[in-house]
Amino acid sequence: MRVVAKFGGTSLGSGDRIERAADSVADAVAAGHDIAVVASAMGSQTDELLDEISFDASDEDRAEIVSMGERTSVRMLKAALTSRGVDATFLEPGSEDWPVVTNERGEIDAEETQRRVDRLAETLDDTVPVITGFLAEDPAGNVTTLGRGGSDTTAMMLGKYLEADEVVIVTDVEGVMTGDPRVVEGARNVGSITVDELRNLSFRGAEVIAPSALVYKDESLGVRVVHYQHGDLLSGGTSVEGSFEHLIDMEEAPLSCLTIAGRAIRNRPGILAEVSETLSDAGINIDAVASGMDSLTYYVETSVAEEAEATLHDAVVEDESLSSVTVEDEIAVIRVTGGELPNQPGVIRSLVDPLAEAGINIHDLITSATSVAIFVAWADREETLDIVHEQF
Ligand SMILES: Nc1ncnc2c1ncn2[C@@H]1O[C@H](COP(=O)(O)OP(=O)(O)O)[C@@H](O)[C@H]1O
Ligand SMILES: N[C@@H](CC(=O)OP(=O)(O)O)C(=O)O
Repeated sequence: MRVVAKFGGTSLGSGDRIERAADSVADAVAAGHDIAVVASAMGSQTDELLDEISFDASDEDRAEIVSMGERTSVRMLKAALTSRGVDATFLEPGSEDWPVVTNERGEIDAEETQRRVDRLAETLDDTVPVITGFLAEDPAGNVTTLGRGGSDTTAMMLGKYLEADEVVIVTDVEGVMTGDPRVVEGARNVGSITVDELRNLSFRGAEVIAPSALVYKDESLGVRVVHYQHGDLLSGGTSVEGSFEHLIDMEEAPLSCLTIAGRAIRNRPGILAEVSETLSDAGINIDAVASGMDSLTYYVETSVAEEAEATLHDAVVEDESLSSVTVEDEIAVIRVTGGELPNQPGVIRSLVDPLAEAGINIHDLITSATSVAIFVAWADREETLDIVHEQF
């Protein structure tokens, strides 16, 4: 197998842990696998270096300083591998065979990087390259960084460009867990998770794999997360399934919008559960839900709207805090799910400004960690779809 193994800061946090990392790589090499290693800075060295820059430093100087974390760890890991009789070499920006390059805009230069990675691929049979994560080289040869958590991006990108069988992310948790094991008790490994699910989690705190790295996940690239104490690179942990897709999706069927009003119901514990349960008891699927101080809004398929209205009316009659229910038909929803969508300040504006210019009224706009759902009148759906396509 061809494997990219990425060791996060926590998995390289001490000499002991570096020894463990080297053991696991040496075992995989001895079993006949081709391994490329991506290393982060040891422990929280990146934060420590950044904290010490108390002076006014240029971007170039900051990148040079912060790069010392990864530059140190590749030397440590390379030396630990050499001491185990493994033929290893370290690569950092400036090395002759350095693979990761950016263009003038600071984005990955996919073509040039692929060309260099192809050269790297030819050496994998004989040598284990230990590559600094997080760092890149710009066209002028300066060091640049790929943003915090950028080692995951380095690993996933190399995995894709090397056509690796698997990228293994070695970290301080057993894998993706049912909750943050540092916070909740009894968290257990989920075993497998889709890339879409993981993106929602990693944008909102569970940064087991940095969200921007997941854009490189395609169907043929295996991705697994393992604990650094696990020891075996080639088994266990959580596997990430499926492929990342940048989607603009319009629901085929028209939706109806049901609004329930009630005085200050947002302050009433349990109201959302109570009203939603009446719909679930009637077997009605909720497409989307939004809440305000005095209202709850449910979107359901128009084919079940009449039944939903009757159900919600029963709830209104039974509950004194609710005053009335009303329905609006002929609604369309267009959903945008994008790679870096949540990380782009102004992304909502880039969607709503052109819609306003076209005179399209937005009925509702509901965002999640990784997507934006735009609700408009059914008659406006084609024009909305065209405008959204123009933006992405
Ligand atoms: N649901 C979850 N499953 C696993 N880890 C989680 C979850 N939610 C939050 N985390 C946290 O994510 C952290 C892993 O990310 P990170 O500290 O960036 O690792 P590394 O330094 O190895 O890159 C874990 O230490 C854990 O506390
Ligand atoms: N060292 C860099 C890059 C990185 O990915 O680190 P880690 O894998 O430890 O999250 C950072 O702290 O941002």
